[in-house]
Amino acid sequence: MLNVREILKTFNLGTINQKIALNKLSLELFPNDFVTVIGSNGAGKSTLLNAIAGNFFVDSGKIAIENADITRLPAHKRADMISRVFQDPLSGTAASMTIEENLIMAYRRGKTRRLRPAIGAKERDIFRAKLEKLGLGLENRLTHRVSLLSGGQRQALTLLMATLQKPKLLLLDEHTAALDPKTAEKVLELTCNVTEQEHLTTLMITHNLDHALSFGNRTIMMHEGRVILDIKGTERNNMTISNLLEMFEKASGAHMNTDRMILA
Ligand SMILES: Nc1ncnc2c1ncn2[C@@H]1O[C@H](COP(=O)(O)OP(=O)(O)OP(=O)(O)O)[C@@H](O)[C@H]1O
Repeated sequence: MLNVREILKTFNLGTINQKIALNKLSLELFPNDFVTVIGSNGAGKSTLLNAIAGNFFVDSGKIAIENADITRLPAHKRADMISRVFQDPLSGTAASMTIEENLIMAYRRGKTRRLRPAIGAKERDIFRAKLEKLGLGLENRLTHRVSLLSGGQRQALTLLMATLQKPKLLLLDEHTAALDPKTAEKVLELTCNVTEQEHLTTLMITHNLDHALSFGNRTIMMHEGRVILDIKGTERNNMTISNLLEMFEKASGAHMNTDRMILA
């Protein structure tokens, strides 16, 4: 599905600040994979998602989705295939617009840019049905401005918008890290529901080791711009957080060093 082959990304090449952020990293995702991504500070997790989304071109290596080479495709041309949800609940929605105005933008994404008629009754029905599934009562607030919503409600709406036109790949960049624990759990539950219902292939960065093992079907660990562990199947099912930390230390020769890691 997603095939990342030996991608290299160096920032500030030839300067004192030169940094190899992705060091010939390879990763393959299969259809319906839900892969959690963990690693130390600066391991290259966000840079990997940026490279896949096309925020920059990699220096070398290859990225393909469903066998189509997207390595040199600009971000806006990857946007029909790849959806992304960021940490900041304010970043995925337009605050001054209503819930239905936000949804219609996502719904019509990638479709012709000709002047469009207003939102129709059929579209409203679709939005209401989708919002109802979130269980947050937003289906009765279609004409409310998004600025009135809480962080968790906004993040749930962002998730819905990101998956309204089924993407080939969903990238979640610590999308619950800015929420309080209870709301984070709710948004994670919604994430599981939507990825299962829509059969999405998903890559989720998290600093929560418990979430890294309990969500999805695979966990990859990154260190210094590479994937150093790929854990799945029975091995993953039986794994505890201390096993995970031990494996990391063995594979990397370093301690898992992150100020934001949540161990339980
Ligand atoms: N635009 C940039 N310019 C220069 N250096 C960058 C840039 N983006 C990332 N880096 C560097 O590349 C390395 C990888 O950064 P990245 O943000 O991908 O790490 P991360 O694993 O997501 O870390 P964290 O868990 O702390 O968010 C870091 O050393 C970072 O400082």
